[in-house]
Amino acid sequence: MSAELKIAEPVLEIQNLSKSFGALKALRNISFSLELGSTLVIIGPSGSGKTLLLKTILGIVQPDSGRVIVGGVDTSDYSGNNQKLLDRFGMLFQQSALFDSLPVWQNIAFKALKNRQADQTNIKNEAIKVLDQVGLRPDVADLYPAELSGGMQKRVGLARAFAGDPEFLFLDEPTAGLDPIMSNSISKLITAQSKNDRITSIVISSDLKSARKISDHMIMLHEGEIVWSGLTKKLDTTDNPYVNQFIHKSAEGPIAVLTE
Ligand SMILES: Nc1ncnc2c1ncn2[C@@H]1O[C@H](COP(=O)(O)OP(=O)(O)OP(=O)(O)O)[C@@H](O)[C@H]1O
Repeated sequence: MSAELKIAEPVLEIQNLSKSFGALKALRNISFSLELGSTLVIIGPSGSGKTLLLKTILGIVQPDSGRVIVGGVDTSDYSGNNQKLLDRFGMLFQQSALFDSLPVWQNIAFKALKNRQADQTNIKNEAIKVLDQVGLRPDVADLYPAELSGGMQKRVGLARAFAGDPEFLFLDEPTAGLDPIMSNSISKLITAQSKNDRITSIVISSDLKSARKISDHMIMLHEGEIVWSGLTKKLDTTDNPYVNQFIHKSAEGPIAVLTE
């Protein structure tokens, strides 16, 4: 880990996280810390372990070794019940993963409904406010996911991640598969959210233009290992061969290019 990513009082600390599937060492000794309000972007080629890292931090996948410390508390102290932990995170995974049988507002307010945090009308009104944040009109609240375009589903997924004032926001390729206009508008939303100094975010992004705007620092994964970490502003001047190959989309370099 570079000295630049050492932080005095981190809100999230990842220590020596490793995970294998059979012979595949999918995560190797991953360590980093995040400061309150910071945004980290994870880059890396397909299959390098980016999504798995997020899932392991959340306890959706159990690591073989290593520790995840959230606000000074080791998450293994949750004794296998990570629901309390998950409620502090807003998440968007690649396939938006909306519940088809629930209208949009219930998808957004899922956590609040489950925890019976307020009465239904108030919860729905809150969901409509978050819909507005992602540029969707109130009448979308009563539609079902199947009635939405892919871009709208992504926005609803993002609204669900933003709902309920999460302390942490984990977004996995939030602009993947969107047309350039929609992608730009989602990037703007995430950029605005990333300026919120109470929310600490990790975003997986192959969209380097957007990644540069939203992140303070980045890590690059390759075959489950951090091969570079540093300040975003150093991305273009580092002589790290992995980063250089990745940002210049070159076939030459240490990252093997798969051919059919
Ligand atoms: N539950 C699992 N069982 C077996 N192998 C897994 C599992 N989850 C992830 N892997 C493997 O771990 C590696 C990392 O997967 P991961 O989904 O994190 O990649 P990624 O960097 O997010 O890729 P992409 O950019 O294509 O989404 C891959 O080789 C994947 O096949």
